[in-house]
Amino acid sequence: MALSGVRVLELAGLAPAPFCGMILADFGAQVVRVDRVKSGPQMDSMARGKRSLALNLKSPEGAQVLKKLCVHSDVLIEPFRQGVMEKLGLGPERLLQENPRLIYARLTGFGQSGKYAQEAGHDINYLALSGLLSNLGRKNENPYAPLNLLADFAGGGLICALGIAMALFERTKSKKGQVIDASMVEGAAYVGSFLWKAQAIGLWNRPRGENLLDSGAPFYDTYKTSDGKFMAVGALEPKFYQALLKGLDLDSTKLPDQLSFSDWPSLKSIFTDTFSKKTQAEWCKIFDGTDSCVSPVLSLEEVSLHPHNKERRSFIRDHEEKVSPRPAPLLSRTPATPCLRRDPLVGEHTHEILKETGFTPEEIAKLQSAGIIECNKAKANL
Ligand SMILES: C[C@H](CCC[C@H](C)C(=O)SCCNC(=O)CCNC(=O)[C@H](O)C(C)(C)COP(=O)(O)OP(=O)(O)OC[C@H]1O[C@@H](n2cnc3c(N)ncnc32)[C@H](O)[C@@H]1OP(=O)(O)O)[C@H]1CC[C@H]2[C@@H]3[C@H](O)C[C@@H]4C[C@H](O)CC[C@]4(C)[C@H]3C[C@H](O)[C@]12C
Repeated sequence: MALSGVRVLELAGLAPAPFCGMILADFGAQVVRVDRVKSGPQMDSMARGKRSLALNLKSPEGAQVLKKLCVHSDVLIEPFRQGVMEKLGLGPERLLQENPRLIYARLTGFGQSGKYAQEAGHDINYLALSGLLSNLGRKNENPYAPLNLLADFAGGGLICALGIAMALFERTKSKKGQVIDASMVEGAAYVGSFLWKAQAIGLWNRPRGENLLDSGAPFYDTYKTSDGKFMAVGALEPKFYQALLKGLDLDSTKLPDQLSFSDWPSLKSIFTDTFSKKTQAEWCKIFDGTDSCVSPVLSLEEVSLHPHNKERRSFIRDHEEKVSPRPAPLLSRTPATPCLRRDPLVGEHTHEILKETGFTPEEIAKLQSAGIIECNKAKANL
């Protein structure tokens, strides 16, 4: 796999860092999640392919253990508020001194500097500060965050993984590590570059929910079908728009012009009424195989059964029969091979990881009896 041989330490966090670690693990990196001791059941739902080591970083001995682990690692992902790692004596200066090849990835909401660097926050706060949130939502409604996908995952975990991949590539030439300051405000804004760059062509100059791609246009929206499901319409270009009208059995000569903004609300009513007359399956039959840019809005349960997704094996099923997306993108020679085994228990691999790092059995036993590490084993399924 593309990242095999890369050793990653991921300090357990909420959502963005686990996703970042999972991407790296999917593409072959050996990822160790460093959990807290006595933390109870782990809530990390993106632990695929990782091992877990439970370590108390607040004890000086625990911090020493992390330092040693970092000497044997290529990447450290830390998801804490700015200053937390420095307080533990584990700031980048210290760790890079001991391992100059270390890539120290700091994944935070507001970044390592600035007025808000030490403030708590979540996806919606970062999205608000990025400028993107003000553009998201329907006409006359409050701005609306699309789950926590944009800041936490796209602008956070994914951008951080990209930064790590770039730093790993650069390191092949310089032989040096570096510090990555991945702010989710900036990551989300960067993902949204199009909003800034496309302002000049007038894509966003109307109020929220009245533009081409923000549910303002009747030919770029979702419509309810007679069975309570939905169809997604993205018929932007005139030729695709004509195919849409054909599928809907609407006569274009009797309708206002596609780009007549003032007629969009009435055109939307016509489309709403038309879509409500057939079931989703009936509309699929009409639109499948056409260039109308109309698709069924599928539920998480339905996606893996859709013929297109099935054909491409876009979703995987793990050994516990749980379905999730196959890692993307697909690399032709070295594709990701996601782990299908169950997620690790907190501290399940503490012993083996410390052994690999050069700790003696006596040292491990001492750390364990002092409560600095925790070693948990899976109960046998008898
Ligand atoms: C699924 C939900 C998650 C949703 C994601 C949400 C929408 C997000 O946006 S995630 C993005 C959050 N932001 C960031 O990650 C940015 C960077 N980080 C931060 O800004 C902060 O970390 C913070 C604001 C996120 C949290 O601040 P906090 O004060 O808690 O922590 P820090 O200041 O960073 O300091 C960390 C301290 O911890 C110490 N530490 C760390 N590691 C160790 C270690 N190994 N050993 C010892 N000590 C360690 C470190 O030293 C620091 O100590 P100090 O403070 O003393 O310096 C889920 C969100 C909430 C969940 C629910 C909730 O938990 C209640 C239930 C619990 C139950 O078990 C399960 C059901 C729940 C309902 C649960 C369900 C879900 O999991 C959630 C809803």
